[in-house]
Amino acid sequence: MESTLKALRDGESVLDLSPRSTVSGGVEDVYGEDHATEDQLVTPWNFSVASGYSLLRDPQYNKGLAFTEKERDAHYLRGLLPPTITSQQLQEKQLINNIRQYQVPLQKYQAMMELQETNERLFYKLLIDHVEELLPIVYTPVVGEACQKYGSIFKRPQGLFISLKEKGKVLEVLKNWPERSIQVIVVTDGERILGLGDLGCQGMGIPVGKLALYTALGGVRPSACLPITIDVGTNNEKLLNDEFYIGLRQKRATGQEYSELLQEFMTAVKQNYGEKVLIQFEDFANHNAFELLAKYGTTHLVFNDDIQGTASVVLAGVVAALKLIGGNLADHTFLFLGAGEAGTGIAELIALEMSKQTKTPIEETRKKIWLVDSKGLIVGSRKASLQHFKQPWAHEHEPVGSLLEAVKVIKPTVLIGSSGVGKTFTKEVIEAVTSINEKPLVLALSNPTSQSECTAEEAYEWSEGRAIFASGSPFDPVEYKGKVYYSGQANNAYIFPGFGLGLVISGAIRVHDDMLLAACKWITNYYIQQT
Ligand SMILES: O=C([O-])CC(=O)C(=O)O
Ligand SMILES: [Mg+2]
Repeated sequence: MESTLKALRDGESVLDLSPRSTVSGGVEDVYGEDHATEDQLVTPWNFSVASGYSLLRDPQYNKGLAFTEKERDAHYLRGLLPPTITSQQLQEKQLINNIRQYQVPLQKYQAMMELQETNERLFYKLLIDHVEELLPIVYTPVVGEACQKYGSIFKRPQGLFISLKEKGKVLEVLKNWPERSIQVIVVTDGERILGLGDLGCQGMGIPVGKLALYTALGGVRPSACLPITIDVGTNNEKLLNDEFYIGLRQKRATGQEYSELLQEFMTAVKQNYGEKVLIQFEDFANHNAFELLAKYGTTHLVFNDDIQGTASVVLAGVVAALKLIGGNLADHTFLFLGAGEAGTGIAELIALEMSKQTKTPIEETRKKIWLVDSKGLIVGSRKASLQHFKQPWAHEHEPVGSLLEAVKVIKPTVLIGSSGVGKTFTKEVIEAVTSINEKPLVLALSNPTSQSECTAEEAYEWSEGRAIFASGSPFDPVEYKGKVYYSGQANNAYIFPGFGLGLVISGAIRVHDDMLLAACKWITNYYIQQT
């Protein structure tokens, strides 16, 4: 490694990082890891090894005060660092102390992002070692607030921005990214960021946060992960009028203009990275999410986290909860508030699993599942006016206008919130579902915390401690009448890093429902062990 570095330094002026210099042959970096060989290097943005001052500013290789004496000599760092040599452990201790001193969650987020951009290894070490404490910071719920304020806190780009301006040049844009061996892309168009709505280009925080989990929880190399935001405008007036907004200042492109950009993107990704690159669609609005998944599911390795990831996690949670509430899956009646990606995705996977378990056609098992949208219960008489993804759920029933009424007439044993709208599981709703069940299963899945259908505290109080409760965003334990209740978290974070890793290392080129069900079984076991 030493000699490779020296050769590079002597022969290639590797200090020049802008653009990164070309090297010939497969090379090791300062940590002895292999990098792309020349035939993989087709852009001017090739791999290089930084040394000296540039090394300290390269997040991928920087170790700060942890560089050893030998490394300081070998990499021209003498004098660029104070004399002390600290261990990574001590660096970690210093950082977590600093982060704990911030009272405002967004400041913690910013401190973590700054660390990711200065010392990537330390960032991941910290995240892995303090996962319960830091996940809610780099991921849901704080990442939601970060997206809302992304323009104001923006310092450096953390992923690729592909806007309508880049139409016709998407392949070139991909080649501008310095890494070539990409295994996972998380892409959003920012139209439905968590339950916060259209955040346009500022949705970038989501792919960045999701991919941080791919590394911290899934073990995928950071350099193999690529966050992408597709910017086709935003319909968020507040952002359009915000002087710090970082995206295109125009209303969202739709129809042909939208699909052409997406088509160009999907083609360019396959051309540039091959067919084994995983593309995770994230936080697209319903009307595009289903179409994109159906369209590209047969030609690309794609996975929609909001439809498929959430579905696997929730099915796993429901199956695990059967240990507490009793019965088989098919013995239960499900009522959803919210009939979008998450709601219909979960409903379909539950119906599929029920159908496999009972050897009954899925058309029959779907009848155990009811959905309420903004217009009330989805019933047969509404079928003609329903979007296609809601149609399988239009069962024969009298029209029902509200969730509360629906609880009373459908009498669900499981109540699931996936509407993106907070505070919709009111006291009356929780009391109604509790009056029907000894132990109602209540899942408030919408994110972030502000959009949760109810809090853990509300669920336990209003059900007098009888609800089995889990939520998309984390809640602290709740004390009710002298007993402490620990709620579960039903968030797709429990699946996508491992599921994605599985797809990538197995060399899969398509995602199938059976894979989701298999992943689901593992999470079920995990949940059961936790209870
Ligand atoms: O990001 C999360 O926490 C879960 C998710 O996919 C969403 O709410 O859209
Ligand atoms: Mg999502």
